[in-house]
Amino acid sequence: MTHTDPHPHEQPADGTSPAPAPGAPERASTAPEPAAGGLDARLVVDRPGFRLDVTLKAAPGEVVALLGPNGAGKTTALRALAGLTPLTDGHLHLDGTPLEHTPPEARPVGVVFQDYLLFPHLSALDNVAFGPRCQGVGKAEARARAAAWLDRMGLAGHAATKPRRLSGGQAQRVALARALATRPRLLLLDEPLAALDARTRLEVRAGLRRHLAEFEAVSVLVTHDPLDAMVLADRLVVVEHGRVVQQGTPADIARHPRTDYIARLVGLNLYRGRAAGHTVRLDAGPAVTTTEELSGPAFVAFPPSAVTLFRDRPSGVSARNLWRCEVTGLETHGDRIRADLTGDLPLAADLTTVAAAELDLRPGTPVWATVKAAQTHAYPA
Ligand SMILES: Nc1ncnc2c1ncn2[C@@H]1O[C@H](COP(=O)(O)OP(=O)(O)OP(=O)(O)O)[C@@H](O)[C@H]1O
Repeated sequence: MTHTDPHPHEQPADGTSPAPAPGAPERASTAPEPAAGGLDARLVVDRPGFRLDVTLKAAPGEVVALLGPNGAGKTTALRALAGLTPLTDGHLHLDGTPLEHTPPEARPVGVVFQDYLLFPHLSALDNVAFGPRCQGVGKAEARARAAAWLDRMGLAGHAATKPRRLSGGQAQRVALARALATRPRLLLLDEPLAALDARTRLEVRAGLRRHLAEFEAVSVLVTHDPLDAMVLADRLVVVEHGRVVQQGTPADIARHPRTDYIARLVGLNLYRGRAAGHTVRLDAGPAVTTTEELSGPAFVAFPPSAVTLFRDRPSGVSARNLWRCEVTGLETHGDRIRADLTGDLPLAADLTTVAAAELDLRPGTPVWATVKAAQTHAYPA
C-alpha cells in the first residue's frame, strides 16, 4: 500500500489469549481451492476479549465482500491484510508471495478508506499521483498515470480540483483512482459507499461495480450493507464474532441463510431443527410442514410476506403451520407493516396497512399466525 494511511499501526498483541469467541464454526464448503495467483490468507488477530480467525481465499479478478454485524472483525481483517494490524498467527500469501512480514508500505496493496483520506492541500491529480510517487515512479510518469486514471473515472475535468471542492461521489472516485494507480495486486475497500447520501450512493455503486469488474487482481471490500455486498461482490464472506459463518455467492446466501443475522439481512424467518419427511421439528418450538422432503438436521425458512395473521383461530385452515403468537412490535417496512411476534415461535410477518388496521394490531395483541407449506423452504443444516 502507499504511505497515505494516517492510522497508527497497532502494537502486536500482548500475548494474552482470550477465550474463543462464541461464533459458529467456520464453513469452508464453498471456499475456492487455494490458487497460485490471488489471495490465500488465514488472519488470526488476538485482542483482549476478541479473536479474529478468518480464512480468506480469492482468485485474481474476484471481488469478495466481508459482511457482518458491528464488531464482527471486518475492519480488523482488512487492516490485517493491509499490514496495519499485525497477525498473531496465520499467513498471508498474495500471488504466491508471503507478505505477513512485509511492512504495509511495501505491500502491493491499495486501500480505499471509508472517509477516503484525500490530502486536502493536493489537487485530485496530485492525490492520485501520490501513490505511484511513493513507489519511486518519476514525477512526470506518476502525473501521466494519474491523469489517465482520472480520465478513466470520468474526472478529467477535475484534475486541478482540491478535495473540498469535490462532491462525495467524485472524492470516492479520486480515492479509488489513487489506490488503483499503484497497480496493486490486492485492492481493499472499507465501507466504500458509507460516506455517501442515498442518491449518490446508487450512482457510485454502479460505477464502482464497473471498475471492480475491470480490475484484474483481487478486491476485498468490507460492508455491513447487504445491498452493497450483493451488487459489488462475486462472493460474500459473512463474519460474526471473528469467524466466517457462511460464504458463497449472493444468491446462495440469500436462498440458504445459516445464521439469524444473515436471515434478517435477507429478510427471512429462519429456524433450525430436525427434518423427517415433510416435517421439520424445530429445536425450540413446534414443527413446520414443508414441501421438501428431508431427513436429519435442517433449516427451514420463509419470508415475512408468507405469514397470514388472524385475531381468532381460523376455521377451515389446516392445523399445520398454525401457531399462537403475540405481537411484540410493529414498524413500517416500505409500503407494508412488519409485525414482530413471539409465542409458539418467534416470527416476522408483513401485512398491508389495511390488514394491520383491520386486525387492530398493537404490542401485546394475541394472534394466530399461519404459513403455507409451499411458501417454506427447507434445506440441510
Ligand atoms: N484498535 C483497537 N483496539 C482494541 N480493540 C479494537 C480495536 N479496533 C477494534 N477493536 C475491537 O475488535 C473487535 C472487532 O472490531 P472491528 O472494528 O474489526 O469490527 P467490524 O466488523 O469492522 O465492526 P464495524 O462494522 O462496527 O466497523 C471489536 O470487539 C472491537 O471493539
